[in-house]
Amino acid sequence: MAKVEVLCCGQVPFRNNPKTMMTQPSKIPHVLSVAGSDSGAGAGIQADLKACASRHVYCSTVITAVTAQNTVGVQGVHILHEHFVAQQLNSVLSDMHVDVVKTGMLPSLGIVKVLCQNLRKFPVKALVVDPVMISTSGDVLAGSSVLAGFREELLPMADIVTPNLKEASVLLGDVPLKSVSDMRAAAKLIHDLGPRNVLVKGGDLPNSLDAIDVFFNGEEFYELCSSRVNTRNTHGTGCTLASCIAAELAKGSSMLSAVKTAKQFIKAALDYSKDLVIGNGAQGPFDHFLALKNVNQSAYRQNRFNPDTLLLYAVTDSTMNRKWGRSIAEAVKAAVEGGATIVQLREKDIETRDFLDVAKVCLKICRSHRVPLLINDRIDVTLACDADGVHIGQSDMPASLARTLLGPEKIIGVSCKTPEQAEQAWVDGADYIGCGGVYPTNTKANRTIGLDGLKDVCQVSKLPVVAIGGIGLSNARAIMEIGVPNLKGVAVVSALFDRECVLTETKNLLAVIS
Ligand SMILES: Cc1ncc(COP(=O)(O)OP(=O)(O)O)c(N)n1
Ligand SMILES: Cc1nc(C(=O)O)sc1CCOP(=O)(O)O
Ligand SMILES: [Mg+2]
Repeated sequence: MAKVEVLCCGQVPFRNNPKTMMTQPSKIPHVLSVAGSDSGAGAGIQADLKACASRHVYCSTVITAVTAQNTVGVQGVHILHEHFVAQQLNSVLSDMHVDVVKTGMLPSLGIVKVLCQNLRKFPVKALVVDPVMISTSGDVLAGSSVLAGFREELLPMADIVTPNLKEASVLLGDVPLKSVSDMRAAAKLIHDLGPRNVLVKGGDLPNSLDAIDVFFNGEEFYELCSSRVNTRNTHGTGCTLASCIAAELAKGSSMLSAVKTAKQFIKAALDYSKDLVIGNGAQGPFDHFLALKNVNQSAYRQNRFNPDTLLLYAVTDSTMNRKWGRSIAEAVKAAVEGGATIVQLREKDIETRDFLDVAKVCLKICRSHRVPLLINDRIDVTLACDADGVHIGQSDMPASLARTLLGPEKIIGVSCKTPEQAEQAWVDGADYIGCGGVYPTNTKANRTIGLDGLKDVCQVSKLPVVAIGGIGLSNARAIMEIGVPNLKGVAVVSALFDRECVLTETKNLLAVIS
């Protein structure tokens, strides 16, 4: 008899009756991986199990082949008979509630066919196809007959297919793919084969500092960039990425969101494992379980930036402060003492060295009030003084590049006037958007978008929004009440700094928006 040490909710379990000893039934998202076994456990079924476990998703497995492989290469492949693959599929799908099926190595046409039959018989929420054809060591894992099965049966059923450059080339009849524009063309042609979404992975693109993947959903292209991690431990990245996408879809994410999260997870895992030494070959495995080791990952960055800090966003202007006879540091001190919840140093006419000195002083003031300090436009100053982040506009450095340069920890804000710009800011890894100009202002020559433009952007933005432009005591409350939950605050320049007493103006403005 099982020993029960903790009783939940005061319930006394009935002895020897396992049903009454259970707590509330709970459901865990479930991915079924249909793939080959990798004895070295870097890729294949083993990588899929680790990726799903690391993303807190249950993973069942249907094994299509057993490979003898290690960090040197693939020494042997034993393909399972399609009838036995069908039996495994039936065992899992007829009994368990599977949310998402993810496929890896499908080494025979018969296996592709039984898989498609079972997917028709047991429909799932999504099908993620990683078209494994060539191993990272260059060994061929699926012959040309399988290709026909992919093209004719499997891809038309797929919600997403994730080829690398070699696989995309093979799927399209060996077309050469050498640039991001080739990848876009390939994504479109593969989309024509039937999958709802395509992710062409550019990790092997020559002469590229970044890992650029092209995502195409049939309407729009997205270039997803992350800085390349310098490591030998990349074996299994394709399997892990596809499993991670499947895991996020099983949890209920949208497709683009799942892809983005998966890419961040891979980057964090590669960074974390870059010096790991397993095996003597050219390509080692990486460690999926960074989450267990309390590692600060970009995929788990939610504690780093609190969107509520956008409530009263003070943006400095040296002309105004000079006019009223105060230094930038005095202005910032008054603003944070008055209740500003975040500060941006927007100093357009200052020498770099002076900017750096002022930023260091302001940083001390802001840190003592636990208020984040961002720098306008200047990534170099942000890094040099270790400010909390940067705010950039549409004509400044692209946000994806800013993220690469600043790393996962810094806050990045991007100015956006349109829903498309807001979507791109999110793809690029920004943390919030500044949306405006809402009303006309003398502070910056700018096109206004009005309250309706602000609402349009807020409604599509997946990032928190701060409104900017012509905002002050008379209209701030109305802006905060437009009724969109992701509008988190107002950013103001002249209403605080083109006034005699910054402290009083900040307190008054805070009172009307709180
Ligand atoms: C919070 C916030 N939103 C928008 C802007 C404007 O940034 P940008 O478009 O780069 O223009 P400049 O400020 O550089 O003139 C901002 N600074 N802050
Ligand atoms: C810096 C800035 N950016 C804007 C944008 O529309 O992106 S409007 C603006 C100036 C806002 O100043 P004030 O609060 O004095 O109107
Ligand atoms: Mg700018």
